[in-house]
This record gives sequence, structure tokens and C-alpha cells, in this order.
Amino acid sequence: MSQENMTTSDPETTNTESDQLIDTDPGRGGLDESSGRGSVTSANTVIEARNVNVWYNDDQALNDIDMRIPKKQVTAMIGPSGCGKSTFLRCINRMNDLVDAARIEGELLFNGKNVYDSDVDPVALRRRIGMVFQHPNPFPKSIYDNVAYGLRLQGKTDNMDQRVEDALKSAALWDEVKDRLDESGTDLSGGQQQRLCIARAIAPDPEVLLMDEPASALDPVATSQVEDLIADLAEEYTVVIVTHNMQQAARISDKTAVFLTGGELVEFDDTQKIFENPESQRVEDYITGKFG
Ligand SMILES: Nc1ncnc2c1ncn2[C@@H]1O[C@H](COP(=O)(O)OP(=O)(O)OP(=O)(O)O)[C@@H](O)[C@H]1O
Repeated sequence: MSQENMTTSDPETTNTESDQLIDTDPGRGGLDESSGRGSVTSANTVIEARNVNVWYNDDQALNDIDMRIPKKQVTAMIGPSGCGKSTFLRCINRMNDLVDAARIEGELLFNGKNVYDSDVDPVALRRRIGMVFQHPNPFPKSIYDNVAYGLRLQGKTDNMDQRVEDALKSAALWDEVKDRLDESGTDLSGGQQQRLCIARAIAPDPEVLLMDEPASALDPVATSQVEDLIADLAEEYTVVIVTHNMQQAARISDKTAVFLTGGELVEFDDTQKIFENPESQRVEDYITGKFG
């Protein structure tokens, strides 16, 4: 199965075990403004990478990544093709476990707990850290069942109609589909399919949503709808988005991480600072289109 065909509610990546594997103690206190922390305090950190290195066989894809991702904000990851953005995203909910060639060293903490600890169930983790892919990939099922599927697998069958409605409303899709919930999800437009995938990802009530170029396959109108939705989602969820589109990162994110060739995180800071006054000359050159 390709990675693009997997979501948190995919039958092959979901089970019914407890979600309680991840504790909620963020641990350490104090403000740290070193580059990977972008003035994110430990108190509002949800995800923290510490010295994360990733290889695919002998090729290094990420080089010593330190980064703190803040709660209920949109964090964008930008950088030229092949610099490791998607790899980093997929490490956060252990999607890279499914790639035989991938090997990770370092720590990736979710609410203070290393997601690579042996007692962490990756399937339960993926319910807490949902994922949306570049190409909309609804199941060949009804709109209703696309959203209900993961809930049923978790045994959350009470108030199902309400749960489905709530998820579709949160994904800004309810008004367009409320009279056709029995129709196939694959019959929706591309933009609607992507919002359906977002509804499916948020139905199990995750804390974090990872989005890998969620609008790059959509037309401008659908892109704008998904961008608006992402801003709304950040009121409830922590959103981490990979995008090739720098204008999009500037429009929708609070924090921006710039990865450059060699799998290096060169700068991480408030989005406005990155785009208006970056510290690094390499970042400025990238932002201003001198390479990329
Ligand atoms: N499954 C894989 N097997 C082997 N190498 C991989 C695999 N996935 C990614 N890589 C390699 O790891 C490096 C980083 O890839 P990654 O997809 O994370 O970069 P990216 O910044 O997201 O790129 P893009 O913007 O083009 O999607 C690249 O050299 C890529 O070829």
C-alpha cells in the first residue's frame, strides 16, 4: 500500500486499542529561543524533536533536527524538493515505520513522551496525530461511512449521527453534503474529497493534524477553502503542514520551519519573521527565489 493511501482511519492502520499510551505532561519549563525552538516555550509545546536524524538505507534525509511545535497553531514546513519535509512529518506519527529502508535516531516527543518508546502503539498514536495527504483519498464508501469508519473501529458508536455531523461541520463540508450522506465519497469534487478526508481525520478527535501538501492537487477555489479551513482547525487542533507554496505558508501559518538541502532545519521562527527578516542568508535567498 502506498503511503498516500493511508490515513488514521485506514482499516490497515487502525485498531481498537486504548488511546492512553501518550501521557500529557509536557515536562521541562523555561523559555528557550535557540533556532529550533523559535521562541516556543516548553509549556505550549506539543511535539518536540531532539537530535532527530533519519536515513533511508545509507542516505541521510534529516540531519540533527531540533524543533518545538506549539499547541493550537499552524506550523508550516517549507524548503526545496527532497530536503526532508515529508520525512519529518511522517516521523511524527511513525508513518515511516512502514518504510523498510527508513531508520531514525534521536527523540520525537509528543506531550513529553517519546513516540518511539517501545510501549507506544503506533496505531493508537496515529489516532492522536492524524494525517491528511496530498491527493484526496476517500474510501469507496458513502460520505457518512467515510467519517464513521474510524469511530466504529474505536467502538465509538454512540451518537454516531451527531459525531459524523460534527466532523463534517468542522471540515466545512456539512452544508454541501448533508442531503447526500449516502452518496459515495469518491463522487465528490476534489476539494470536497479533501475536506471529507479532513473530516475523517478529525472524527476520532486527534490532538494534532499533519498535512502533507493538502491543497497542491486542488484548484484555486478549493485551495482557498482548505486554507480557510486550516485556520479554523487551529482553534482546536495543532496543525503541521508541509507546503511547496511559500505564499500559502505566509498566509496560513503562525510558525515556519525552513528545511534546506541535506535535511537540515536552517531556521524556525514566527512566520512573519521568516518572511520579512530571516536570520539566515540561505533562508533569505530561498524565500526570495534565488534557489529552490
Ligand atoms: N521511501 C523512501 N525510500 C528511500 N528514500 C526516500 C524515501 N522517501 C524519501 N526518500 C528520500 O529522502 C529525501 C527526503 O525526501 P522527502 O520526501 O522527505 O523530501 P521533501 O522535502 O518532502 O520533498 P518534496 O518537497 O519533493 O516532497 C529525498 O532524498 C528522498 O529521495
